[in-house]
Amino acid sequence: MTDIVRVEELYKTYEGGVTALDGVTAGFAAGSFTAVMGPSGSGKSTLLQCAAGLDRPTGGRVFIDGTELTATKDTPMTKFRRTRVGFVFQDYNLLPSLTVEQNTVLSLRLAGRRPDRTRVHAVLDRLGLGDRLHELPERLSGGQRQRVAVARALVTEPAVIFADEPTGALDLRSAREVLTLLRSIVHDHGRTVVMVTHDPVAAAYADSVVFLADGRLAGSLRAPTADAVAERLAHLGDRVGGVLA
Ligand SMILES: Nc1ncnc2c1ncn2[C@@H]1O[C@H](COP(=O)(O)OP(=O)(O)OP(=O)(O)O)[C@@H](O)[C@H]1O
Repeated sequence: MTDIVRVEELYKTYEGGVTALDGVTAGFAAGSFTAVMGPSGSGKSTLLQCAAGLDRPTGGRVFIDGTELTATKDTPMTKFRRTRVGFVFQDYNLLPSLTVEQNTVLSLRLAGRRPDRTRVHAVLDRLGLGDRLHELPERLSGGQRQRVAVARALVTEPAVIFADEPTGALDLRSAREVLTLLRSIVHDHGRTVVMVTHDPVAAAYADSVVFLADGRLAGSLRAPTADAVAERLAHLGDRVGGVLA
């Protein structure tokens, strides 16, 4: 399998001198679901932000689907991101004044593309939101809001979807629904998902886990179980816990 996302020798030092990434090289295969785990402060969010082109690394290279983001200027990078990269955040990032349907097509509109309404409705139907098209986010549950965020990430048909703690604000049942959904968009629809999580049970939904510690790669685990992930984390010095654990 080819890597749809590749980071090479990635370094990130923030103002003030904190080194968040200290030479990370990793590849994420097309059609795979990978969890990124590690102790608090180990650089997980920084890795995601740099890999997604939301932030610039201090050194190293980032490739998405053959395009080197680190060699791309800000404006074309923003354009690339809007169509080729999907995002799902812990706090959903929906615009409160826009309906479910309007939120879903926002990235397409920002990219200057006309949404194909039949397709958009099909995606929302598949995510169980077909009867909520004209609802505002405030009328939806957390799980439903996160499903809108997943729909919004899917409709541009991105090369990769990055998810940062997508279940962090959800109750157990909604968290399971969202994780099952992410797994299904990878296994049934061939998408690629990279997800940061603190939760070993959430990580067990992925095909593999990569571990970070002190801004460096600290191993990986294929076909992870929650117990195996928790044990690895314990060795990395994390407090194991989370909504599903
Ligand atoms: N904007 C910033 N400015 C300065 N330092 C930062 C900034 N963002 C992150 N850091 C520091 O970089 C290091 C890595 O942070 P990062 O958020 O990537 O870790 P993380 O593994 O995602 O942590 P957590 O699990 O707590 O969310 C930490 O020491 C953090 O304090």
